[in-house]
Amino acid sequence: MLSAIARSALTRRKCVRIVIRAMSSSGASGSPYATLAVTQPAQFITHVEINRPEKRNAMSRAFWREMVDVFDELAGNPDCRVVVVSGAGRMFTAGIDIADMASDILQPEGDDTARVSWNVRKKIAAYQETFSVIERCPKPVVVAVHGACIGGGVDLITACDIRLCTQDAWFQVKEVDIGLAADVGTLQRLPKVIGSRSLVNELALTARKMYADEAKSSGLVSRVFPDKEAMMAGALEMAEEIAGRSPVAIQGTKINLIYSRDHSVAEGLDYMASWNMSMLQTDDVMKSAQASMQKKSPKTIAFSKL
Ligand SMILES: CCC/C=C/C=C/C(=O)SCCNC(=O)CCNC(=O)[C@H](O)C(C)(C)COP(=O)(O)OP(=O)(O)OC[C@H]1O[C@@H](n2cnc3c(N)ncnc32)[C@H](O)[C@@H]1OP(=O)(O)O
Repeated sequence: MLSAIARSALTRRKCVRIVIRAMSSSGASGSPYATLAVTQPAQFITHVEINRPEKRNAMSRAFWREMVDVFDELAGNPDCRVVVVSGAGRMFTAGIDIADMASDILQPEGDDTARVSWNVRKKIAAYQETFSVIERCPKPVVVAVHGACIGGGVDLITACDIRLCTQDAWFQVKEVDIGLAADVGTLQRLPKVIGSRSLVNELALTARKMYADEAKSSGLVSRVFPDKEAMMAGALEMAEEIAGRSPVAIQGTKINLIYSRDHSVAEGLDYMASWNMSMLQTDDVMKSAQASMQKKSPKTIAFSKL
């Protein structure tokens, strides 16, 4: 029998799915979320736009919850094969909503130090979940950054699979400027993204801005576009390339890349063998190999939903 908690999580996920379907079929640009606009610009592609432009997409409490709802739903939604994340308005994001944070994490409840600490820990874990759901989502996530990407923005993008930016983009690990050590992913993921430990340390300890050219040369982003329009077109084109390939191959690739990032080569190979002992039995291999022999694009194949 399902517990009440499991039932309510299932109901929430169902509601999110209905909302995303309704928005996709109506082509509506409005969103039932307070902080996100979720649309389907093309088949199998979901666009999640951070949508609080008047507050420079600062991450309010609603944002931290809504991202979890949306990504939990997309993880299991067979009509989504790839996600594009971007920001509305003048910049990608100004990071955590400082006003909201003051009334949440800085006013912890509890009868004594142990209980206060326990509650703070739970809150931090919940904040961390907002970006860990992106990494756990088996669908690749392409993030497109324009203008500023500050604080929590860097935590967010390091949990994504492919990072693109505009020439005017800048990145700032700003947490030390507001008196805290970054605690929702940057310190854990950025060193795995950027090769130079020294550069990571410099960015995190000085909070200096890093501009697009350095972001490219350091490996934080893989492509720089002249402006937002060109970047969004590039992001969608890339998403179409991914969405057109076998979802078994694509999701297996993402999951195994992340697994091997966090394990030894031997452990990664072992995991891969166990993974593919079942996944190689997919019809997608035969269909894809045939198309390749006939010099056809995999995009011409109708893969079963996954
Ligand atoms: C457990 C916690 C885990 C998470 C930790 C995360 C930490 C972080 O994210 S640290 C970084 C925090 N962010 C900042 O310090 C950035 C502060 N904002 C700015 O420096 C500037 O606003 C910015 C350069 C982003 C944009 O400047 P611009 O001139 O374009 O706009 P403004 O006039 O300054 O702002 C427009 C309105 O947006 C509001 N706003 C901007 N940033 C935030 C923010 N981070 N939190 C809340 N509100 C923000 C700003 O107040 C303006 O609102 P209004 O006055 O109502 O028009």
